[in-house]
Amino acid sequence: MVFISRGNLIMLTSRFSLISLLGLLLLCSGCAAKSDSLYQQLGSHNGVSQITDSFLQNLAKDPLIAHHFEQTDIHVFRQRLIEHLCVVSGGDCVYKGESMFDSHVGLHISQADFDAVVGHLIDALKQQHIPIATRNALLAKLAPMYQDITYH
Ligand code: HEM
Repeated sequence: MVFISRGNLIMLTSRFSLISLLGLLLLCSGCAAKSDSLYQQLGSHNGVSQITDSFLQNLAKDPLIAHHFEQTDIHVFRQRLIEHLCVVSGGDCVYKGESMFDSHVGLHISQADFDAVVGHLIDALKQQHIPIATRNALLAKLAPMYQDITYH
């Protein structure tokens, strides 16, 4: 038979609490790493909205690109872009637009167009003071969309 004195019981209980606390801390550090998503690094909703506005202003000033948007409802397009950037960067949003293939089919977008648009996005990210590592992380998510956007 094993007797546990009251003192030992308190020590055992507090040791158990300490282990639970450490477990919780480990779990929480996991939570913190997870919540520090690319979306948050971009400034969440306000940040992504400001990046989108800078991006749209940059597009409008570029004659190579602006004509593509002559028939576009810019208000709706802005909303779709914000949702799209949110989803791509891991934010908890719903993208209500079409796929990248469907929304660009028949627009005859060339590599030069694509590079120019990406250049305007990079400028917008710089204008909103997004650090280079975050800029590159976003561009790495967008780069594979090239196939769906160009030459069809
Ligand atoms: C990584 C690059 C790009 C991304 C992430 C992107 C994203 C988007 C998104 C989210 C939409 C909205 C789709 C919808 O409303 O269902 C869209 C539409 C459109 N995009 Fe892009 N796009 C990219 C490159 C380009 C390029 C290079 C051009 C041409 C210069 C272009 C021209 C357009 C046009 C004309 C529309 C249709 C707008 C309308 O509804 O009238 N996009 N794009």
